[in-house]
Amino acid sequence: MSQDQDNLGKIRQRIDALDGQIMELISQRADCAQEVARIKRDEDPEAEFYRPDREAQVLRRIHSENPGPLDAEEMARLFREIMSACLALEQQLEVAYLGPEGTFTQAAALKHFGHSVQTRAMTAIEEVFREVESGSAHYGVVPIENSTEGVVTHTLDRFMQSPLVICGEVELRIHHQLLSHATDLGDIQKVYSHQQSLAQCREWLDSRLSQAERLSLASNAEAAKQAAKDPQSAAIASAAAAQLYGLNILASNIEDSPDNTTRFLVIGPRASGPSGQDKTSLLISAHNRPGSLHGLLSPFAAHDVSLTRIESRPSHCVNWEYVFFIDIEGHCQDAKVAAALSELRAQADLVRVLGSYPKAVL
Ligand SMILES: O=C(O)C(=O)C[C@]1(C(=O)O)C=C[C@@H](O)C=C1
Repeated sequence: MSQDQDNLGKIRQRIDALDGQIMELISQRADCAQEVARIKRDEDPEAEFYRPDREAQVLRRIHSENPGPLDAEEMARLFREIMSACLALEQQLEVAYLGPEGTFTQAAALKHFGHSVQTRAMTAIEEVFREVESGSAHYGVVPIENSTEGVVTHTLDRFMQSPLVICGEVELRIHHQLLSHATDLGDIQKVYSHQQSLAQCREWLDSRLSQAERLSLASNAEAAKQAAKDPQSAAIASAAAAQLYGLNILASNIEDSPDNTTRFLVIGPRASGPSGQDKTSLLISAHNRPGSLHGLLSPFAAHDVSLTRIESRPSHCVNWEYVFFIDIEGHCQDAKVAAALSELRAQADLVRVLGSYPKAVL
């Protein structure tokens, strides 16, 4: 036996021993999670087992203390899965998402909760909200904005009527693939995708597939399903959808912007506690008076609260003329944020906290 062969055998023995220790430690961690569940249940029979604030703190600590050589993101992802499995011992979570299977929203749900939750595909954003409002699913995941195409107005509008709160956010780098049964771009007559994905690949389509008609469908996964039926068509969708619907990847990463990112929200019945690095989303309205927007924003400046986003939407209601969706830094229980909100309440016709939640970690 050569020296290298001998060393290989020894290293593998060490890996086996380490795997045994890791397994033992993960099992001890799972015992702790079961104990936590018992305490939560004793304190409150209706207790919420999923704690987004605590999960964010665990993942942030792993991320910052990672010694290498594994990448910190990679290490945090491993712990994401361990925690997901521990939570599944406490409670089997059902998470509704904007389907069908293979959408980026499903990928976002799994990125956020890990793979030990049960994900359930819904056909529309409206249905995701309804599923969680009725209690059929514990949580829901919906898209809210894309770095290239802007806000998903349907999701924003739905918050105006929903009692649900935002309890988390997920950011996902979006890579679009051109999927088809065809093997030559010249054979493609039609390209199906969600309207936002078509827009995110506009320049690529103009230069490489200018002959093809662009048809928008309800989701990218729906587009992949259509493309699977017609070899003269293609879909813009995820690599996961290629596998799911048995299509070839005819061209990879065709998005025009290399930083193409979509942000998703986790919606649920209960608010998250402060995690130390949080955001708060607000719905605010005021009558149409000169300076009213300035008045709405001044309490944030006065209390040194940063605004990260502001969107205005038609109110769909005769009483309100403006509705603003505003994201700020901090949790509504933080002193600065609480002071800004109480000042704001004195000026605005409506102030609703849509949720305070941990900033995305992964
Ligand atoms: O700390 C808790 O409350 C737990 O239930 C434990 C734990 C974990 O595995 O670390 C599991 C699920 C929660 O969402 C948060 C954390």
